[in-house]
Amino acid sequence: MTAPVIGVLALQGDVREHLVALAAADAVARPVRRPEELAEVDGLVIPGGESTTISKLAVLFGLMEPLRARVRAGMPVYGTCAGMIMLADKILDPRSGQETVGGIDMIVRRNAFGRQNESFEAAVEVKGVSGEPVEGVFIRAPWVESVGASAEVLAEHGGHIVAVRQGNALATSFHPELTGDHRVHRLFTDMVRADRRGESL
Ligand SMILES: NC(=O)CC[C@H](N)C(=O)O
Repeated sequence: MTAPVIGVLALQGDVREHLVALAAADAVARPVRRPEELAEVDGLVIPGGESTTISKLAVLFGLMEPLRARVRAGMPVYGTCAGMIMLADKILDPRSGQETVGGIDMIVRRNAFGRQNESFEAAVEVKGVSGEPVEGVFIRAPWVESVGASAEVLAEHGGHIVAVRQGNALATSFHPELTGDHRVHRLFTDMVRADRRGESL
């Protein structure tokens, strides 16, 4: 089977790092800015950045509804940090007018681990990633306050949920694209490959 085509939502945030990590995990990676580009990918990464900005730009570029439709239809999707916030069904403390794509039955708290200068790295055990713990880079990261019954917790740090999966949707508070360790991207590209083969989850 040919390599899966995986888009990176390229409205704002660390797009290039995800393109590199996806290519290293044997996917064909391309930026997505328009609904026509979204229609052509097998899966999508929503990068870190600023969730309020990504939300506003998604509405402005006419991408919010197409994104919701594809996620609802089961397209594999992976959100890091601000991307995790975009995949949450509910934000505890949204900015006024801030919308999400949704897809994971969870409530997130923005900037939960503190401000920019309180960013940190920590070893995180992630279910589904074998070997050494992942080096988690947390940058003004959200945490997950609570998950619904259909969402599976994949990782915790300091007693807080930092990685979640629900069906074909994956989200992490931290940024694996910044570490050169591509195992979390491999987990996601494997989800996309399984989806293309029509395997049920
Ligand atoms: N590194 C990040 O993606 C930060 C997320 C940011 N605090 C937000 O609310 O969107």
